[in-house]
Amino acid sequence: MSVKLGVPSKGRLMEKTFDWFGARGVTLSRTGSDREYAGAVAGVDGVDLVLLSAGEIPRELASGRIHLGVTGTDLVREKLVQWDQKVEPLAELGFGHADLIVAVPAAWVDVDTLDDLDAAAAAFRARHGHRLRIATKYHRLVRDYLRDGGVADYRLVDSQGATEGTVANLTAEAIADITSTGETLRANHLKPLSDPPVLRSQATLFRSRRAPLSGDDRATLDALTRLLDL
Ligand SMILES: Nc1ncnc2c1ncn2[C@@H]1O[C@H](COP(=O)(O)OP(=O)(O)OP(=O)(O)O)[C@@H](O)[C@H]1O
Ligand SMILES: O=P(O)(O)OC[C@H]1O[C@H](OP(=O)(O)OP(=O)(O)O)[C@H](O)[C@@H]1O
Repeated sequence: MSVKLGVPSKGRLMEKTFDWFGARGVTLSRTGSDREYAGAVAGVDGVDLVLLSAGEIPRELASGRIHLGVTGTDLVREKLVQWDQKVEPLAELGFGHADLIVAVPAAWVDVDTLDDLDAAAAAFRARHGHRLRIATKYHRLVRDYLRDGGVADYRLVDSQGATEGTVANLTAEAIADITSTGETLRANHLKPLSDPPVLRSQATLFRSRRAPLSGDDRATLDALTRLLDL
């Protein structure tokens, strides 16, 4: 057996995760060709690197197929019901900072808060005969947030990417998505509500509470957590 460490397979999260482990004496690397999703770990014995989509890491942790995994807190909270019973956060990694926010067209000068959005949603329904549409891939988190914020008259529409474009494309009136610099929102003539965000996210190292551990694996995990200063 070995301890399986799941890491995002591409993009900024992968590079910064490699840097974070490297700075602590654990060298992660991709092996094989540029396009091959294979990796290696040096600096500690008994750990296998598993390169995965950031969005799949929560499920792999919850099923116990990987012991450790790096992904955004947003993805863990969205994808895992009762996430804290399935995974344990071991360390916030200090990158991948992003806020999950609700945004409306910048031209909606009367809408600044959730209360305003609720009023606008009721007016929208009265006027158009159907509910205001909010595009997102974060269905669970956004539904809970809007319920707690007292917004009722809306409908979520699924958008798995380029969500800020849905308003101009007339498939939604508002959106809920991740933002960091705010540039994508501005470029698409959207503004976030002024209320606190749905969630503040960053890249985090999680431990599975479900993955079976042999005696050797337990020793490996202890050695790794000592090395990483966790
Ligand atoms: N602009 C951003 N700045 C910082 N972090 C971001 C930004 N956009 C997304 N993230 C974070 O990166 C993580 C991965 O995002 P996302 O689900 O979009 O993955 P992806 O790069 O599309 O990969 P995959 O489709 O393979 O899962 C999420 O936790 C998210 O919060
Ligand atoms: O506030 P900003 O710095 O502009 O960043 C926000 C954008 O970054 C992410 O998209 P990503 O590039 O991951 O592409 P996606 O549309 O496929 O999610 C996110 O979904 C936003 O669209």
